[in-house]
Amino acid sequence: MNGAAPPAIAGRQQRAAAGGAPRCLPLRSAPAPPMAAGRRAPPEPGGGPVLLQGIFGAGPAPGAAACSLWLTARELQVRRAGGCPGGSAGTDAALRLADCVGSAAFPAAAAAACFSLVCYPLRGPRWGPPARQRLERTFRVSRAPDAEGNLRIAQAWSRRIRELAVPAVPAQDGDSYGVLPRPCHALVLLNPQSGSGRALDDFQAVVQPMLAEADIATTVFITERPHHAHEKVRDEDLSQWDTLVVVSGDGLLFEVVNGLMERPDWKEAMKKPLCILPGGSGNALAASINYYAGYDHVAKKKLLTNCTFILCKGLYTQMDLVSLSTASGKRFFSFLGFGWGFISDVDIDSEKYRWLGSARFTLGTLQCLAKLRVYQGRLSYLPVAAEQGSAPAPRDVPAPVTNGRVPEPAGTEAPGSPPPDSLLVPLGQPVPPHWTVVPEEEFVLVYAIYQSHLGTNLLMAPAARLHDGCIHLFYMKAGISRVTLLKLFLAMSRGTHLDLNCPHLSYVPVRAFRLEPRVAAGIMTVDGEALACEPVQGQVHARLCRVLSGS
Ligand SMILES: Nc1ncnc2c1ncn2[C@@H]1O[C@H](COP(=O)(O)OP(=O)(O)OP(=O)(O)O)[C@@H](O)[C@H]1O
Repeated sequence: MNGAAPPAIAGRQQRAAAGGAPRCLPLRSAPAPPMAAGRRAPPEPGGGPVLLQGIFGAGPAPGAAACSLWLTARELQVRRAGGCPGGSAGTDAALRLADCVGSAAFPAAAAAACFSLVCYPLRGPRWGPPARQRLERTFRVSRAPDAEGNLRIAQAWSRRIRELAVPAVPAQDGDSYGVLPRPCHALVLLNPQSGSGRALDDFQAVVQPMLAEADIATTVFITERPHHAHEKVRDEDLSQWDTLVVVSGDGLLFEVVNGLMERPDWKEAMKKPLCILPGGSGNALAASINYYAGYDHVAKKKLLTNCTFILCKGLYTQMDLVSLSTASGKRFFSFLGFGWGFISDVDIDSEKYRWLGSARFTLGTLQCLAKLRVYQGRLSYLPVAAEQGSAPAPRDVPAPVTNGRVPEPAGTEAPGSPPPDSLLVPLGQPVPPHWTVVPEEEFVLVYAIYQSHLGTNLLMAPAARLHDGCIHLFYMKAGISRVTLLKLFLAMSRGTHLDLNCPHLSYVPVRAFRLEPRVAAGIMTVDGEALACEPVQGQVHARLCRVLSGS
């Protein structure tokens, strides 16, 4: 992190110090402190060794009561200088640095200086799940004889807080993770039409202030039509950005991923960390990332705040993509899921109710239940278990395909050509013998999902993770009653649908699959976007891109 104060924090604090309304929570007043810091008890176990300690004003104003601060690797402990009733020193607040997104130092009136920090701790309302809420604290430094000395102390505290607030990269899988630099430059791609049309307002009200606090500068690109974001990232000089942030539903991120994969330098481009901030109606990837981070299920502004917090902390990791090839020669890279039948029908049929936000899916589900349809086709897959247990003999290993065709021999493909699908054979040929072919050919739905959530309220694959190398394949055979189907979808809101042991619903983790509709009936979807119905096959490409994530 760099030592410059985030302008948004600095601006606010200068106003506060000049007599404006401070946005800090003042501590209760206490008697003037004894200056001997050694008289205080050390921080509670769990905070770790003390790295900095001192006595400061508990607010920006000259008359603020004094408090003792103890900075450890994990938290900033704030104690009233007078101690607790009964004589023992008590901790009035312990601000977790894992919750902190920024800190700034700035001069204050009367030759003093201040430093502040902004945290977003998880706070629960009396009813409902906890979500992140803003908390700012400012401390006044006046113990040095001159303004420069006080500013130096404030800067030292602020710098140390920022350093300690950088998330630790998980040790066991360190190569898979990274942290955004500070200051950070983000290109924000925003679809003003996504969801119920509030993406731009929410971005300005919720996201931009948080990013300013975290020293993340933004350039906003507002899409004007479908495919606009695809073209933008395909042709953009990406070296000027540290991250690409998509404020929209899943559809715009699908454009961004495929625009990046079309670049001749796609290998490099896919290293650019992507971030999704929910602005659409489904927001499946945002809900999945919220779930992987261990947060409770939340929606709307709370989900947006959680996801923006994840961006502010800057930890990113790798994400699998699935390469999908169609019989007509199209190829897509998908991060969320491919579907045919009931779920895809709900998704596309309910587009006309977009103004309802996520409630459009409830209405769409009821409508599609009323006219429940059956789709005929052949489904085949390469199960994870079979692939691990009995790899095919070398002579059986299929030649990799791209766009349903066998490419040039290895080593002769054009530089920059996209990754070949090493597990697939051309769609015109039978699937390899070690694949499984589903005996039934009548389905209510087929859905291959690679993230946990199908939508904000639908936890379809609770075991899925960003880079598990796995496609979670669900299919539902014909013959299921409407009531059972409804029960399954209700259970899916808690992720317990498989516990119902419905004989019509099958789930299998796979590396690759093929779906061959008998007739071109029904809608297919990839990441929520409609596709013409035709034979499709896909395989997972592990860790092909990077995404901001909380864990
Ligand atoms: N300015 C625009 N006007 C109309 N359509 C746009 C515009 N910008 C992007 N699009 C298209 O809108 C489609 C849907 O966008 P997106 O998925 O982001 O929102 P959503 O459908 O509301 O969200 P979700 O996928 O979560 O349901 C995308 O295919 C995208 O190409």
